[in-house]
Parts: sequence; structure tokens; C-alpha cells
Amino acid sequence: MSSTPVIGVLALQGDVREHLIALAAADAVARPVRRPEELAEVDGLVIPGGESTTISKLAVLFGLMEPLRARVADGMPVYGTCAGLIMLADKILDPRSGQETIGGIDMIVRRNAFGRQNESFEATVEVTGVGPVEGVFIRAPWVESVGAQAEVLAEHGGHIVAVRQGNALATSFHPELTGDHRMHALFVDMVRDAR
Ligand SMILES: NC(=O)CC[C@H](N)C(=O)O
Repeated sequence: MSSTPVIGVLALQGDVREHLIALAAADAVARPVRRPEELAEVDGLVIPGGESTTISKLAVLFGLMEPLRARVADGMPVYGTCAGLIMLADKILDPRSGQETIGGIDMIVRRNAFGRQNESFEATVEVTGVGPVEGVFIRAPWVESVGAQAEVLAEHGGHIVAVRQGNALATSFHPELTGDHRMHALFVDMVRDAR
């Protein structure tokens, strides 16, 4: 296999373009993924921010939910930001009716957790193994609790905002919006190590 990993960005809804740019800046070949055949061709996958209820619905509609679950269960590296973090949670505390997740991280998440007064904000977040990162939070979820297999990588205001379990990485915040590509570089390394 070539040394440059091919990383997909789930392109059903959300800030796909920003992730494609950040991945390319972190030395990966990045491409959008909308169909099961495209998913089969990537070494890793980013699930962008957006609206998790919409991404969930479209994943079912496009026949991607089961292939996504199968590849994540099989150990494909995956990185979810914000709505993408919600998609990787084994359990949502407050799902919309019919809202499904891919799962992969033993964690319980609360959607829109930071509340109305604080809908969007930026804060410096200390991420284990990465250092201080400027976190952009937009109607962000937090992680209520994690299981024994999951490693908490960052907290903000006493709430868990970054988690890793095996080859699955998730952040409540949006590193693709800051021009700082260290979180994407961490993920590209995870993809390289998994090959
Ligand atoms: N910026 C985001 O991805 C927001 C997430 C959104 N609140 C959701 O529930 O999916």
C-alpha cells in the first residue's frame, strides 16, 4: 500500500469541505464519501459536524448505516466532530425519535448540552497527547460518561469533550474551523498505524 492514507469525509450533511481541506493539510488524500462503494475504498473516515438527526436519517436513506457500523466494528479508524461525536456514541441521552447512531465508543452523550446562553463559544482545551487546542463549540454535545474502554482526552468546564476508544476518536469541538491541523494530524497518524 502507498504511504499516503486515503481518508474519507462522510458527505451527507455538515461541514465536509473544511475537513477535506484540513485532512489534505495533514498529508492525507481526502475524499467525500456518500455511497457504500466509496466507503469501501477509504482507510479511515471523518464524520463532520452538522446536525446528527439529519446525518442519521440520510445514512439510513443512502444505505450507509449498516456498512458504517460494520467498518467501525471491524476497526476502521474514525474521527467524529460535534454531530460526528454523537454519531459515534453507543448511547444518546436525549435522542430525537428514530435517531440512530453508528456507535463504536462506549459513551453516553447529551446533545446541545452547553445550553442556549452558551450556544457557540471558543475555549482553549488541553487535549492529552496534543496540547492546548482552540476549541470551537457550536451547539455542542458533551459526554456524560464513558465506559472502561474509552479514554478521556479532554474536558471543558468539568464536562468530557474529547474521547478515544481504540481506533475511534471524537471531539465536541470543531478543529476543522481553526486552521490548526494537529487534531487531524493525530487522526492521520491513527490511520497510518492501523494499516
Ligand atoms: N455543530 C454541530 O455539529 C452541532 C450538533 C448538533 N447540535 C446535533 O445535535 O447534531
